[in-house]
Amino acid sequence: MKSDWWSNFIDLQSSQDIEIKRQKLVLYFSSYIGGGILFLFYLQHIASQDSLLTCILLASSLVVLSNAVISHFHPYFGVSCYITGLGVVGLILGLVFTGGHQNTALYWLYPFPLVYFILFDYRKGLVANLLIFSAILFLLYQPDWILAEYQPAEKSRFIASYLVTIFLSFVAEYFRFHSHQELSSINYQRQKQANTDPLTQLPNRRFLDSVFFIGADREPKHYFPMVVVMADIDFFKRVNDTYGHDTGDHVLKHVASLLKSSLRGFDVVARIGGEEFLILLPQTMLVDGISVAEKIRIECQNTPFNQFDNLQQVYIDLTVSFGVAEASSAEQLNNAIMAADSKLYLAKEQGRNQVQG
Ligand SMILES: Nc1nc2c(ncn2[C@@H]2O[C@H](COP(=O)(O)OP(=O)(O)OP(=O)(O)O)[C@@H](O)[C@H]2O)c(=O)[nH]1
Repeated sequence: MKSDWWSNFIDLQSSQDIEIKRQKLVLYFSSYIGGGILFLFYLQHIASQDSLLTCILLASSLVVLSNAVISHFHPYFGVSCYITGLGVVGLILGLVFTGGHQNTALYWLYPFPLVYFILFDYRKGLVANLLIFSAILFLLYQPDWILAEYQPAEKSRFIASYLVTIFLSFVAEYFRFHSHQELSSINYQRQKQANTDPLTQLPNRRFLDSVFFIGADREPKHYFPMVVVMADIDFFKRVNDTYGHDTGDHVLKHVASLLKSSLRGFDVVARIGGEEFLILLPQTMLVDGISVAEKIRIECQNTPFNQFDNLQQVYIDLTVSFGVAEASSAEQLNNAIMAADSKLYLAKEQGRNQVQG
């Protein structure tokens, strides 16, 4: 998915979290069930003569089960997948080598291609499966190297059906992965749409309430001290009255793009009312916020609206008034917004086209 300004705020992470949660649940479920079955086979074989097979069953069941238990407590889930993957390789090669119980080892290998697609993504899963498949092929066609004896027909049918199993598991995982990606992308676009003002394409009030303020509350050290700037176009009603509502809309877009182009990537400018904008400058002190507002004020004053509108060239000198305040914590945000609003009111009262902080 392409990352843009919105990806600083809209939670791309959540779809990755869902994917990791799915992987974890599958790992736990298959490890406990698979490891349990291996352990039962081990118990069944304790009395048998085949001590190598008994050791392989015990070792692989212990690796798979203990790794699943440990993975609940340590944060590196990827490492658990690799350890389980290695445990399963040992089991596969051990089974092929010994022939398993009554030479039935090959029948027990069919679930494993899917295990690798579950533990890793479809690319790594495919690589792991092809490597393991090559190792199995090698063992099957080096009869002097292994204890088991397999009939030629048994080997060739196993190879064909095992390849089909790898292929079908790959196809299923490939399409599951891509449909998950598409759903995440649709979800991201919808969130973006719901949080955008359709006229100016700036974030809207909903974005502030449901995304930005929640983020600031959750991770205050990335946001505070934060400067809050209220900005309001001066005498905007006159623009509408003189040139019409459509031109007024174009002027709003013009001012929105001026405000946006003056800010850093992590700053936010949202349209919160008709011709009123809220600018949020994370990790900024009041004195710097006032300078930023002053810079934007001069930029707006020096960049008149000058466009061809309604079959005529429209030229409008514009000014914007600003009220600035600082919040040092999430609890102070509302008060800072109210303070910035009062300062804006003061700027309007004292003649407009100025910054009050
Ligand atoms: N074109 C357009 N006008 C809007 C939109 N939303 C609000 N307005 C207009 O914005 C104008 C705001 O006017 P006022 O609140 O009186 O403020 P002002 O004329 O800018 O005067 P001061 O703020 O005191 O400098 C009103 O005429 C609204 O109709 C919009 O989406 N498009």
